[in-house]
Amino acid sequence: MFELRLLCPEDRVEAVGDALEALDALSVSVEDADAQTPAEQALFGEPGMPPPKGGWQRSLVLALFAQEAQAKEAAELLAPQDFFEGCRFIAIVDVPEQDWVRLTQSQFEPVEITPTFWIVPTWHEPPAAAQEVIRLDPGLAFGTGTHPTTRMCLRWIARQPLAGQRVLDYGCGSGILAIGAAKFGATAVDAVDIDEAAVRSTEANAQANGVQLTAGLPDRAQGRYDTVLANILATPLKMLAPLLCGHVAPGGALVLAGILARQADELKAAYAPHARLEVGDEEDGWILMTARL
Ligand SMILES: C[S@@+](CC[C@H](N)C(=O)[O-])C[C@H]1O[C@@H](n2cnc3c(N)ncnc32)[C@H](O)[C@@H]1O
Repeated sequence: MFELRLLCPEDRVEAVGDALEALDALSVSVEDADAQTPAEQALFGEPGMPPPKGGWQRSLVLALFAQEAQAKEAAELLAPQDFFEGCRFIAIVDVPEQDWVRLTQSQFEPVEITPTFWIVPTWHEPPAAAQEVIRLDPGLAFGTGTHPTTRMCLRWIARQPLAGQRVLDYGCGSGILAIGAAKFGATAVDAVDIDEAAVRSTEANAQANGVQLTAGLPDRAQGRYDTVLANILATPLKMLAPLLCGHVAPGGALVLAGILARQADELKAAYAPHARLEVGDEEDGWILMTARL
Protein backbone atom coordinates (compact mmCIF):
# COMPACT_ATOMS: atom_id res chain seq x y z
CA MET A 1 0.00 0.00 0.00
CA PHE A 2 1.20 3.52 -0.82
CA GLU A 3 -0.05 6.65 0.84
CA LEU A 4 -0.05 9.96 -1.01
CA ARG A 5 0.17 12.79 1.53
CA LEU A 6 -0.91 16.34 0.76
CA LEU A 7 -1.32 19.47 2.84
CA CYS A 8 -4.52 21.27 1.81
CA PRO A 9 -6.37 24.39 2.90
CA GLU A 10 -9.89 23.73 4.19
CA ASP A 11 -11.68 24.86 1.02
CA ARG A 12 -9.70 22.46 -1.22
CA VAL A 13 -10.12 19.30 0.82
CA GLU A 14 -13.33 18.06 -0.76
CA ALA A 15 -12.29 18.70 -4.36
CA VAL A 16 -8.92 17.06 -3.81
CA GLY A 17 -10.49 14.08 -1.98
CA ASP A 18 -13.03 13.58 -4.80
CA ALA A 19 -10.30 13.77 -7.44
CA LEU A 20 -8.10 11.24 -5.63
CA GLU A 21 -11.04 8.85 -5.29
CA ALA A 22 -11.78 9.23 -8.99
CA LEU A 23 -8.12 8.29 -9.63
CA ASP A 24 -8.64 4.94 -7.85
CA ALA A 25 -7.50 5.78 -4.33
CA LEU A 26 -8.66 2.89 -2.13
CA SER A 27 -9.50 5.36 0.62
CA VAL A 28 -9.07 9.04 1.36
CA SER A 29 -8.88 10.28 4.93
CA VAL A 30 -8.42 13.75 6.33
CA GLU A 31 -6.54 14.71 9.49
CA ASP A 32 -5.76 17.96 11.26
CA ALA A 33 -2.30 18.98 10.01
CA ASP A 34 -1.86 20.89 13.28
CA ALA A 35 -2.79 18.00 15.56
CA GLN A 36 -0.68 17.82 18.73
CA THR A 37 0.38 21.46 18.29
CA PRO A 38 -1.00 24.62 19.92
CA ALA A 39 -2.86 25.33 16.63
CA GLU A 40 -4.86 22.09 16.89
CA GLN A 41 -8.58 22.66 16.14
CA ALA A 42 -11.65 20.81 17.34
CA LEU A 43 -13.43 19.39 14.30
CA PHE A 44 -16.92 20.20 15.43
CA GLY A 45 -16.33 23.12 17.75
CA GLU A 46 -15.89 23.26 21.49
CA PRO A 47 -17.32 25.54 24.12
CA GLY A 48 -15.64 28.91 23.68
CA MET A 49 -14.27 28.14 20.23
CA PRO A 50 -15.77 29.03 16.87
CA PRO A 51 -16.60 25.74 15.16
CA PRO A 52 -14.70 25.07 11.93
CA LYS A 53 -17.24 24.87 9.09
CA GLY A 54 -16.32 21.63 7.47
CA GLY A 55 -12.80 20.77 8.49
CA TRP A 56 -9.49 22.01 9.73
CA GLN A 57 -7.72 25.11 8.44
CA ARG A 58 -4.77 23.00 7.33
CA SER A 59 -5.75 19.47 6.51
CA LEU A 60 -3.57 16.51 5.84
CA VAL A 61 -5.20 14.55 3.03
CA LEU A 62 -4.06 10.93 3.00
CA ALA A 63 -4.92 8.84 -0.05
CA LEU A 64 -4.15 5.15 -0.06
CA PHE A 65 -3.26 3.40 -3.33
CA ALA A 66 -2.57 -0.26 -4.03
CA GLN A 67 0.40 0.53 -6.30
CA GLU A 68 3.14 3.15 -6.00
CA ALA A 69 2.72 3.94 -9.73
CA GLN A 70 -0.95 4.86 -9.14
CA ALA A 71 0.00 7.25 -6.34
CA LYS A 72 2.71 8.87 -8.49
CA GLU A 73 0.36 9.14 -11.43
CA ALA A 74 -2.31 10.76 -9.27
CA ALA A 75 0.21 13.31 -7.94
CA GLU A 76 1.45 14.07 -11.47
CA LEU A 77 -2.06 14.42 -12.88
CA LEU A 78 -3.30 16.65 -10.12
CA ALA A 79 -0.28 18.87 -9.58
CA PRO A 80 -0.65 21.07 -12.69
CA GLN A 81 -4.39 21.57 -12.25
CA ASP A 82 -5.99 24.65 -10.82
CA PHE A 83 -7.96 22.97 -8.08
CA PHE A 84 -4.69 21.81 -6.57
CA GLU A 85 -3.85 25.44 -5.85
CA GLY A 86 -2.80 26.08 -2.27
CA CYS A 87 -2.06 22.39 -1.68
CA ARG A 88 1.40 21.12 -0.98
CA PHE A 89 2.60 17.67 -1.99
CA ILE A 90 4.36 16.08 0.93
CA ALA A 91 5.31 12.53 0.08
CA ILE A 92 4.36 9.11 -1.16
CA VAL A 93 4.98 6.67 1.65
CA ASP A 94 5.11 2.89 1.58
CA VAL A 95 2.61 1.78 4.23
CA PRO A 96 2.64 -1.87 5.27
CA GLU A 97 -0.95 -3.06 4.77
CA GLN A 98 -1.24 -4.64 8.17
CA ASP A 99 -0.14 -1.45 9.93
CA TRP A 100 -2.57 0.69 8.01
CA VAL A 101 -5.51 -1.60 8.63
CA ARG A 102 -4.66 -1.96 12.31
CA LEU A 103 -4.19 1.79 12.74
CA THR A 104 -7.52 2.66 11.11
CA GLN A 105 -9.40 -0.04 12.92
CA SER A 106 -7.95 0.75 16.32
CA GLN A 107 -9.35 4.28 16.05
CA PHE A 108 -12.95 3.12 15.63
CA GLU A 109 -14.36 0.85 18.27
CA PRO A 110 -18.06 -0.10 18.62
CA VAL A 111 -20.04 2.76 20.17
CA GLU A 112 -22.76 2.05 22.74
CA ILE A 113 -25.88 4.16 22.28
CA THR A 114 -27.99 2.13 24.72
CA PRO A 115 -27.09 -1.29 26.17
CA THR A 116 -28.95 -2.90 23.23
CA PHE A 117 -28.25 -0.37 20.44
CA TRP A 118 -24.72 -0.11 19.04
CA ILE A 119 -22.80 1.45 16.17
CA VAL A 120 -20.36 -1.21 15.01
CA PRO A 121 -17.59 -0.92 12.37
CA THR A 122 -17.70 -3.76 9.85
CA TRP A 123 -14.47 -5.30 11.17
CA HIS A 124 -15.97 -5.83 14.64
CA GLU A 125 -18.52 -8.39 15.81
CA PRO A 126 -21.52 -6.71 17.49
CA PRO A 127 -21.56 -7.13 21.29
CA ALA A 128 -23.73 -10.04 22.46
CA ALA A 129 -26.32 -7.72 24.04
CA ALA A 130 -26.83 -5.70 20.83
CA GLN A 131 -30.34 -6.06 19.39
CA GLU A 132 -30.15 -3.09 17.01
CA VAL A 133 -26.89 -2.44 15.18
CA ILE A 134 -25.86 0.21 12.67
CA ARG A 135 -22.86 -0.94 10.64
CA LEU A 136 -20.74 2.08 9.84
CA ASP A 137 -17.13 2.60 8.81
CA PRO A 138 -15.37 5.96 8.96
CA GLY A 139 -15.68 7.97 5.76
CA LEU A 140 -15.55 11.57 4.57
CA ALA A 141 -19.05 12.46 5.91
CA PHE A 142 -19.69 13.39 9.55
CA GLY A 143 -21.54 10.91 11.73
CA THR A 144 -19.85 7.80 13.07
CA GLY A 145 -21.60 7.83 16.42
CA THR A 146 -18.54 9.07 18.28
CA HIS A 147 -19.74 12.67 18.65
CA PRO A 148 -22.06 13.50 21.59
CA THR A 149 -24.55 15.30 19.31
CA THR A 150 -25.03 12.21 17.15
CA ARG A 151 -25.26 9.94 20.19
CA MET A 152 -27.95 12.11 21.82
CA CYS A 153 -30.06 12.01 18.63
CA LEU A 154 -29.68 8.24 18.42
CA ARG A 155 -30.64 7.83 22.09
CA TRP A 156 -33.75 9.92 21.38
CA ILE A 157 -34.57 7.75 18.35
CA ALA A 158 -34.21 4.57 20.42
CA ARG A 159 -36.78 5.85 22.95
CA GLN A 160 -39.47 6.78 20.39
CA PRO A 161 -42.33 4.81 18.87
CA LEU A 162 -41.20 5.48 15.30
CA ALA A 163 -43.04 2.51 13.76
CA GLY A 164 -44.87 3.57 10.61
CA GLN A 165 -43.60 7.16 10.81
CA ARG A 166 -42.41 9.47 8.05
CA VAL A 167 -39.03 10.87 9.19
CA LEU A 168 -36.76 13.61 7.82
CA ASP A 169 -33.02 13.72 8.63
CA TYR A 170 -31.95 17.27 7.72
CA GLY A 171 -28.13 17.50 7.48
CA CYS A 172 -27.70 13.74 7.23
CA GLY A 173 -23.87 13.48 6.93
CA SER A 174 -23.18 9.74 6.90
CA GLY A 175 -26.94 9.08 7.18
CA ILE A 176 -26.52 7.64 10.65
CA LEU A 177 -29.71 9.20 12.08
CA ALA A 178 -31.83 8.29 9.04
CA ILE A 179 -30.56 4.71 9.22
CA GLY A 180 -31.25 4.64 12.95
CA ALA A 181 -34.82 5.87 12.38
CA ALA A 182 -35.38 3.19 9.74
CA LYS A 183 -33.99 0.50 12.06
CA PHE A 184 -36.42 1.63 14.75
CA GLY A 185 -39.41 1.22 12.47
CA ALA A 186 -39.86 4.44 10.47
CA THR A 187 -41.34 3.38 7.15
CA ALA A 188 -40.56 6.44 5.00
CA VAL A 189 -37.24 8.17 5.64
CA ASP A 190 -35.83 11.12 3.70
CA ALA A 191 -32.21 12.19 4.32
CA VAL A 192 -30.92 15.48 2.93
CA ASP A 193 -27.66 17.41 3.03
CA ILE A 194 -26.09 20.38 1.23
CA ASP A 195 -22.98 18.25 0.68
CA GLU A 196 -23.23 15.82 -2.23
CA ALA A 197 -20.51 13.61 -0.71
CA ALA A 198 -22.77 13.20 2.33
CA VAL A 199 -25.68 12.22 0.10
CA ARG A 200 -23.56 9.55 -1.60
CA SER A 201 -22.25 8.35 1.74
CA THR A 202 -25.81 8.10 3.12
CA GLU A 203 -26.94 6.03 0.14
CA ALA A 204 -23.99 3.64 0.51
CA ASN A 205 -24.43 3.31 4.27
CA ALA A 206 -28.17 2.70 3.94
CA GLN A 207 -27.53 -0.07 1.46
CA ALA A 208 -24.86 -1.62 3.70
CA ASN A 209 -27.40 -1.64 6.54
CA GLY A 210 -30.21 -3.05 4.42
CA VAL A 211 -32.55 -0.10 5.02
CA GLN A 212 -34.68 1.83 2.54
CA LEU A 213 -34.41 5.61 2.47
CA THR A 214 -34.28 8.46 0.00
CA ALA A 215 -31.18 10.68 0.06
CA GLY A 216 -30.72 13.97 -1.75
CA LEU A 217 -30.04 17.68 -1.59
CA PRO A 218 -32.26 19.76 0.73
CA ASP A 219 -34.99 20.33 -1.88
CA ARG A 220 -35.63 16.59 -1.72
CA ALA A 221 -37.42 17.20 1.60
CA GLN A 222 -41.08 17.49 0.66
CA GLY A 223 -44.21 17.96 2.74
CA ARG A 224 -44.73 17.13 6.40
CA TYR A 225 -43.01 14.51 8.54
CA ASP A 226 -43.94 12.89 11.86
CA THR A 227 -40.36 13.50 13.02
CA VAL A 228 -37.75 15.99 11.80
CA LEU A 229 -34.18 15.49 13.04
CA ALA A 230 -31.49 18.12 12.43
CA ASN A 231 -28.01 17.85 13.90
CA ILE A 232 -26.27 20.84 12.34
CA LEU A 233 -25.00 23.83 14.38
CA ALA A 234 -26.76 26.65 16.24
CA THR A 235 -26.34 29.35 13.55
CA PRO A 236 -27.77 27.36 10.60
CA LEU A 237 -30.43 25.88 12.89
CA LYS A 238 -31.62 29.39 13.77
CA MET A 239 -31.82 30.36 10.09
CA LEU A 240 -33.61 27.13 9.25
CA ALA A 241 -36.30 27.55 11.95
CA PRO A 242 -39.26 28.35 9.63
CA LEU A 243 -38.23 25.73 7.10
CA LEU A 244 -37.69 22.92 9.61
CA CYS A 245 -40.88 23.69 11.54
CA GLY A 246 -42.77 23.84 8.24
CA HIS A 247 -41.80 20.23 7.62
CA VAL A 248 -43.20 18.96 10.95
CA ALA A 249 -46.72 17.50 10.80
CA PRO A 250 -49.25 18.70 13.41
CA GLY A 251 -48.46 16.78 16.60
CA GLY A 252 -45.08 15.75 15.16
CA ALA A 253 -41.66 16.01 16.79
CA LEU A 254 -38.76 18.35 16.05
CA VAL A 255 -35.34 17.27 17.33
CA LEU A 256 -32.36 19.61 17.11
CA ALA A 257 -28.70 19.00 17.98
CA GLY A 258 -25.33 20.62 17.39
CA ILE A 259 -26.17 23.19 20.07
CA LEU A 260 -23.94 24.13 22.99
CA ALA A 261 -25.64 24.36 26.41
CA ARG A 262 -25.00 28.11 26.55
CA GLN A 263 -26.86 28.56 23.22
CA ALA A 264 -30.17 27.14 24.55
CA ASP A 265 -31.83 30.53 25.06
CA GLU A 266 -30.97 31.90 21.62
CA LEU A 267 -32.36 28.73 20.01
CA LYS A 268 -35.54 28.97 22.09
CA ALA A 269 -35.98 32.58 20.98
CA ALA A 270 -35.38 31.80 17.30
CA TYR A 271 -37.96 28.99 17.36
CA ALA A 272 -40.50 30.76 19.60
CA PRO A 273 -42.70 31.95 16.68
CA HIS A 274 -43.04 28.34 15.49
CA ALA A 275 -42.38 25.92 18.34
CA ARG A 276 -41.63 25.69 22.06
CA LEU A 277 -38.17 24.13 22.31
CA GLU A 278 -37.06 22.33 25.46
CA VAL A 279 -33.76 20.78 26.43
CA GLY A 280 -34.15 17.00 26.16
CA ASP A 281 -30.62 15.73 26.82
CA GLU A 282 -27.12 16.97 27.57
CA GLU A 283 -23.66 15.50 27.06
CA ASP A 284 -20.20 17.09 27.26
CA GLY A 285 -21.54 20.64 27.02
CA TRP A 286 -23.80 19.84 24.03
CA ILE A 287 -27.60 19.73 24.28
CA LEU A 288 -30.47 18.11 22.43
CA MET A 289 -33.55 20.30 22.03
CA THR A 290 -37.00 18.99 21.17
CA ALA A 291 -40.46 20.39 20.49
CA ARG A 292 -43.86 18.89 19.80
CA LEU A 293 -45.74 20.92 17.18
C1 LIG B 1 -22.75 17.63 12.29
S1 LIG B 1 -23.12 16.90 10.78
C2 LIG B 1 -24.40 15.78 11.28
C3 LIG B 1 -24.37 14.47 10.55
C4 LIG B 1 -25.34 13.42 11.10
N1 LIG B 1 -26.72 13.82 10.89
C5 LIG B 1 -25.11 13.15 12.56
O1 LIG B 1 -26.00 13.38 13.36
O2 LIG B 1 -24.01 12.69 12.92
C6 LIG B 1 -24.03 18.22 9.99
C7 LIG B 1 -24.37 17.97 8.53
O3 LIG B 1 -25.26 19.00 8.13
C8 LIG B 1 -24.93 19.43 6.82
N2 LIG B 1 -25.43 20.81 6.70
C9 LIG B 1 -24.87 21.94 7.18
N3 LIG B 1 -25.65 23.00 6.88
C10 LIG B 1 -26.73 22.53 6.21
C11 LIG B 1 -27.89 23.13 5.63
N4 LIG B 1 -28.09 24.43 5.68
N5 LIG B 1 -28.79 22.32 5.03
C12 LIG B 1 -28.59 20.99 4.96
N6 LIG B 1 -27.50 20.36 5.47
C13 LIG B 1 -26.59 21.12 6.09
C14 LIG B 1 -23.43 19.26 6.73
O4 LIG B 1 -23.02 19.11 5.39
C15 LIG B 1 -23.19 18.01 7.58
O5 LIG B 1 -23.18 16.83 6.79
